[in-house]
Amino acid sequence: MDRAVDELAPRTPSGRHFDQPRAEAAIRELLIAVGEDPDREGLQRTPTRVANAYREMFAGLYTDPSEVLATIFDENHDELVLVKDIPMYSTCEHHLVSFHGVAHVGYIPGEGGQVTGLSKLARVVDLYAKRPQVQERLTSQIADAIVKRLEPRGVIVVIEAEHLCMAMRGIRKPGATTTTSAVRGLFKTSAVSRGEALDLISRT
Ligand SMILES: Nc1nc2c(ncn2[C@@H]2O[C@H](COP(=O)(O)OP(=O)(O)OP(=O)(O)O)[C@@H](O)[C@H]2O)c(=O)[nH]1
Ligand SMILES: [Zn+2]
Repeated sequence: MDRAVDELAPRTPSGRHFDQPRAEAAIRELLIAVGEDPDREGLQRTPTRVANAYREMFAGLYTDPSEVLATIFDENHDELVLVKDIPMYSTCEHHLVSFHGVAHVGYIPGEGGQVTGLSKLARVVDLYAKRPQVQERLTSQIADAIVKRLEPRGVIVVIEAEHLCMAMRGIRKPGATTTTSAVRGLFKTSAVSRGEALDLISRT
């Protein structure tokens, strides 16, 4: 397929698109590079399957965060809203293997008491997780997107994840988990608010 006319390919907000033929050719090359025969029966469709998988794993490159946080309504709620244990799968940008775990996302609505749909918080997690990532940046991007769109009094994001690049290769420490947090607004300035949120997050 001519790349220039692949109008249906998903695009980043900046206009770049997922190049399926190029991804398939690269996977075929990789199979050759590791000493495999890409034409043997079991591998014939593998470049297509893997390209499709990457298209899905990096789908967040092609979505505008403001679209995801589009649903906002006035609830006049000025207390904490916290969604815990959101399952999260991302891809380590150093090794292109998974890091996965849970995300906890909380915010205190701003002056106008504006809230967003609860599912939208999980959608923001997905949007930034489905990119080549490092955990620290993923955590900050989720917090900053919520600040930008909802103008809340505070945002707290905590992610706990296991990195397969540390488990299945390299240092080989399966079970080691990494916790990152990003706090904005009230959660940064008030130790009490931050402590309350962290207490709720750590409760099982
Ligand atoms: N800070 C941070 N580091 C990460 C993340 N994901 C992977 N890493 C680390 O990125 C580092 C890359 O180190 P390099 O020395 O360039 O690569 P490497 O030789 O494959 O490193 P090893 O994993 O130690 O074998 C490793 O220490 C990984 O553990 C992440 O989300 N955040
Ligand atoms: Zn890694």
